[in-house]
Amino acid sequence: MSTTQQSYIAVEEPKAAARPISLARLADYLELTKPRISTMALISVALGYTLGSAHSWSLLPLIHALFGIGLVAVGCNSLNQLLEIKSDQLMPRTTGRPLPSGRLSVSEVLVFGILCALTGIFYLALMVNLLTAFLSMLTLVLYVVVYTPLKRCTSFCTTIGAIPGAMPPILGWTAAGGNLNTASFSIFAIMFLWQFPHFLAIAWLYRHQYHQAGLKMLPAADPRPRMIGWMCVIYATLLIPVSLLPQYVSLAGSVYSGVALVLGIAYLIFSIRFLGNETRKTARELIWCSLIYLPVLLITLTWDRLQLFN
Ligand code: HEM
Ligand SMILES: CC(C)=CCC/C(C)=C/CC/C(C)=C/COP(=O)(O)OP(=O)(O)O
Repeated sequence: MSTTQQSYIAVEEPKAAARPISLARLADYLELTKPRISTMALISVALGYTLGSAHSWSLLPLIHALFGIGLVAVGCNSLNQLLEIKSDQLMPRTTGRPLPSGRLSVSEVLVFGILCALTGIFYLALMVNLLTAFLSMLTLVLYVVVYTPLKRCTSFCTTIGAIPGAMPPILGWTAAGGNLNTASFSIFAIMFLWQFPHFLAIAWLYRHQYHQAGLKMLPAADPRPRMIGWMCVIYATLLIPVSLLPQYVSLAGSVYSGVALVLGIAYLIFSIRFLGNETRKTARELIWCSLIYLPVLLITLTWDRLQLFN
């Protein structure tokens, strides 16, 4: 029996429901939530909420929104990992996750994921508003039902994945009572475009693992030199004018635009460095730049928005 066959069987084996609750088990559930991406998503929700409410900001509705959206996000990540046990098992980056390593069973994650997602959607419908509940459900469907299976078929999956990825600040915005208008669209557009250099650099870094696992995150298994670099440069360039839209739609002022311009130029420089020399080092630096860009941009946008009301 091959190692791969043996490890597939390991997924079915544990009678996890019979295991006592322990710190290690709680840690497995925490890992299932993809805590770092989820934290960034919830920070984006909170900032989107503040942008959408401005002078009528209050804490309790924000806590309700974070709780409900957080549950849906946990449901998204659990069900995503449930659909990817086999490919996660084949990649060193993900093989240690609770499902492929057999620390959590399929049935318990299925129940946990569905329960979290449904509770989150109903909670949002009851305690926040119907629009936020509906958009959270749409985010779940796009991420779990469309993006996740599409990863095995076409690299276009990433463009689809960038739609749920751009939803967190919009969910915060609608939770605060904001309408889906040009202002909210400008935030969606920024977050949508930001993701391309972010995941392209990641997909390039792990291209051999993705290929081995049968996931088509890049247009080619072994992309032509500079192809991914050019894609990063094009998206980072497009992001610069789009990141200036918030001032154009009166969501923010010139301080925001100045910071957005500096961040955008930095993101472009890191993309150009990656294009000029496609190495693990330049890819990692571009990923780091993406992870600094987003929170700094959203925090500045929120701060500047609040200044307009003071
Ligand atoms: C199509 C969209 C996206 C894809 C394919 C993607 C993919 C990934 C992958 C595979 C990693 C792990 C990198 C590693 O193991 O070295 C990662 C890291 C990260 N991503 Fe994304 N991501 C996307 C969108 C987002 C969004 C929307 C957010 C925030 C709201 C985000 C936040 C993060 C953070 C904070 C990390 C670093 C922490 C970690 O490695 O877990 N990503 N991303
Ligand atoms: C309701 C709500 C706020 C939901 C969360 C939305 C969100 C932040 C989605 C992330 C987007 C995305 C495509 C991540 C990569 O997943 P992947 O499966 O490619 O990553 P992996 O390879 O690490 O599993």
